[in-house]
Amino acid sequence: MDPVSESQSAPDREMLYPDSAYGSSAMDTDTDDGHTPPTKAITYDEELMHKTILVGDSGVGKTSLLVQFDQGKFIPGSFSATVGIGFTVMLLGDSAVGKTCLLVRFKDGAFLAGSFIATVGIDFRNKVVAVDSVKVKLQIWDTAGQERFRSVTHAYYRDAQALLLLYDITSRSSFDNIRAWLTEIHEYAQQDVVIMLLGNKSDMSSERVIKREEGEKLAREYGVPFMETSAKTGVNVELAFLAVAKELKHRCVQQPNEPSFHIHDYIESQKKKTSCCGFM
Ligand SMILES: Nc1nc2c(ncn2[C@@H]2O[C@H](COP(=O)(O)OP(=O)(O)OP(=O)(O)O)[C@@H](O)[C@H]2O)c(=O)[nH]1
Repeated sequence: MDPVSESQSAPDREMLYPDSAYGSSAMDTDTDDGHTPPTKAITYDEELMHKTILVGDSGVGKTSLLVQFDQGKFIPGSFSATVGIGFTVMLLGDSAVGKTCLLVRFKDGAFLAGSFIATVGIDFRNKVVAVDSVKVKLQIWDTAGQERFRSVTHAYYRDAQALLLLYDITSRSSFDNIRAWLTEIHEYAQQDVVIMLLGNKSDMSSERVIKREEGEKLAREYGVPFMETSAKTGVNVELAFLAVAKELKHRCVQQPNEPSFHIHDYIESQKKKTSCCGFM
């Protein structure tokens, strides 16, 4: 896989500052960038969201404008045409199971150790991966696991083509809640959405309370692929995202004479490969 990374602004900024009609106003209020916070009281409107779409010919600077807005910098001489095939992948699961860490591991190859900062509402990042030499852009939505944000995240389910549903192998309650998450998914998501169950924090073997077999059994019951991951060590993180990207790409672009793709078989074959070679 040859990843080409991009990032985009976090829409939760707009949700936190509902009076901003456009993104620039939201940017001004972002204290991370050293700007002065708004003097008026911030009211949090869970229902409010908006999308801004940049349109224009290839090469006019849409991506650069977005990077400048999001990161406050300009990346000269780095033109790479935005790819035409893209999918939305959403991360779901209880608070603290490791959704943000999984995304950061996949996007930046790093682990967010230390103090835990719960996601507010929803955040998103883009990453382009090569699937069978086709560039596929994954827009990955990182949702807040906390109950109080549920009404915000429900609104996004229907736009997702794939869902990565996480539990923490050291937390019985996060595993027990998977059935409730699957009920919500069936209620709010598209019928043909790709779902994958992930048992995260597989590096924490001494604190494990959910056996791998329990995860496998639950996944079989719901007919979804399963693997254990670790955002800390990186085990199976790329495999999870790549398997989903491959499944979505094959559904969308099937070349003549190309063998059909089966996500379960692909995952099993890749797991065998990595275990026999001792990779990751
Ligand atoms: N050992 C270990 N710790 C992890 C792993 N993934 C996440 N963590 C830790 O678990 C805590 C929660 O991680 P987050 O990624 O913020 O959890 P989250 O699911 O995004 O939580 P919400 O934003 O509240 O929904 C953090 O302290 C992480 O450092 C992992 O694979 N291994």
